[in-house]
Amino acid sequence: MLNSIIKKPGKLSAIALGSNIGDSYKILTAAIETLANTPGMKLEAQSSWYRTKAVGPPQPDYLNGCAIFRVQMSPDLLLETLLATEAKFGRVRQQRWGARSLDLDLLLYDDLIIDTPQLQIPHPRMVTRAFVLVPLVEIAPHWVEPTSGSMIKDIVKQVDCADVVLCQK
Ligand SMILES: Nc1ncnc2c1ncn2[C@@H]1O[C@H](COP(=O)(O)OP(=O)(O)OP(=O)(O)O)[C@@H](O)[C@H]1O
Ligand SMILES: Nc1nc2c(c(=O)[nH]1)N=C(CO)CN2
Repeated sequence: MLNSIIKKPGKLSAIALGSNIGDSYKILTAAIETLANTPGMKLEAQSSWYRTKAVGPPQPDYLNGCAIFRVQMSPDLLLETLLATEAKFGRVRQQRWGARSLDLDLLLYDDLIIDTPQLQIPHPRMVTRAFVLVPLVEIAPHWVEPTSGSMIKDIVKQVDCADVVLCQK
């Protein structure tokens, strides 16, 4: 009873994960574990994994998913943590939207809107990306994307999800 009244500390943040180089399943599951073991981050929910056609230059299909963390760190520090985790898993920045071993995008942070050169929240391309919205709607259908005021379950209806296929493990 008391537990449900006391507000849990921290803010909820949604993270998108993707990989199309190496053993993507292994990389993505290890990345989630790394983030979940980071001080100030607690894993609250994790989507299924989806095989998706690459958006951008020609490259192999991706494995994509999303996770929700309760975070006790600023958005800037969370971005730093994500970039450091990408580097730990061998991410090399070459071509824009090119193939990568691990991509971690900060999609949503509570109901914040941030628009600086280093960090935009909500992630500006999330609302057009089926490879983000399909996993995200599984775990956060009622989360309101604050720039549009629409729920994820309604935004996903506006994109073509044909190239996003649920993976059976
Ligand atoms: N919400 C965000 N999540 C992740 N990175 C962001 C965000 N907003 C701004 N950035 C900045 O974008 C930079 C480039 O990110 P990255 O190389 O992963 O882009 P990308 O994955 O190729 O393309 P896209 O941004 O379209 O997903 C990062 O170094 C970071 O500073
Ligand atoms: N299917 C798919 N395509 C992409 C992805 C991704 O994660 N999945 N990430 C990109 C850059 O963030 C560019 N294109």
